[in-house]
Amino acid sequence: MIRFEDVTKVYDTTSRPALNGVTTEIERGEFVFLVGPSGSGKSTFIRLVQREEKASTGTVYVSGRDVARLSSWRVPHLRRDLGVVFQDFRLLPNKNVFSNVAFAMQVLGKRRGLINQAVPEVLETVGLQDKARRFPHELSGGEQQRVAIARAAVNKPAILLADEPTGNLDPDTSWGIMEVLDTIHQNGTTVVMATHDHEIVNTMRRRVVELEAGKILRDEPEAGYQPADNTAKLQSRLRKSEVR
Ligand SMILES: Nc1ncnc2c1ncn2[C@@H]1O[C@H](COP(=O)(O)OP(=O)(O)OP(=O)(O)O)[C@@H](O)[C@H]1O
Repeated sequence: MIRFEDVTKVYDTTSRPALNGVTTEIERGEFVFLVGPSGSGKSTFIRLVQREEKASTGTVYVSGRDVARLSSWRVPHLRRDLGVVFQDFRLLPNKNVFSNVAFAMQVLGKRRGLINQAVPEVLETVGLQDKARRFPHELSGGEQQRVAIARAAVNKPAILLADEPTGNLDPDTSWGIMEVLDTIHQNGTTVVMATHDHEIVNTMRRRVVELEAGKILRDEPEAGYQPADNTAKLQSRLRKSEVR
């Protein structure tokens, strides 16, 4: 479904590569957590799958196609296979919930009858069937993220990419979002989620691909994640400076 063959991405020749010789494969129907410290390359991985960016060297295949070799008129075809969710929701502020989701179908030229059927269905999947007429500013952060997931899922993409989808949400709300992603996964969508949230990773126990400085440090099935504890390091440093 997604294959990286010795992929390196250099944004800026004066700094180290964002991804450095990454080889991995994600099969249809998997749920994969992409973890690692800030700057380790998680968002870059996702951008390369979407062809938001191109690899500097190596090859990225999505649904069997080398994405770098797609002609520009074929990129929209690739993106139809992908739903994407971000940390900051990215909803259209002057459209209500229904219209935000419907918009994703309208841009693909879907018929109104189909839209009127599919949008309520997906809003039910994310638990927002009663809020179709609300505007984004009338929703909580968790509800806004549910709308963003509904929008990403309404065209039934083969792959859902989620870049820190719970990054702006409190723990309870985050669990609600994970339930929705889990349902979408169980309906057959391959899910790749970049996250810092070790509680979610440790509880869900899915495949974990851990990046560090652009390289794969670890790739394990049904795994957990123990990030380097920067809080503890910071506290210890502060205590030492108090003693002095
Ligand atoms: N558009 C860009 N131009 C230049 N450098 C970039 C760009 N995007 C990312 N980088 C650099 O590439 C490296 C990897 O960044 P990336 O955003 O992929 O990491 P990340 O793991 O997603 O981080 P975070 O968890 O903070 O979102 C970092 O050193 C970053 O500064």
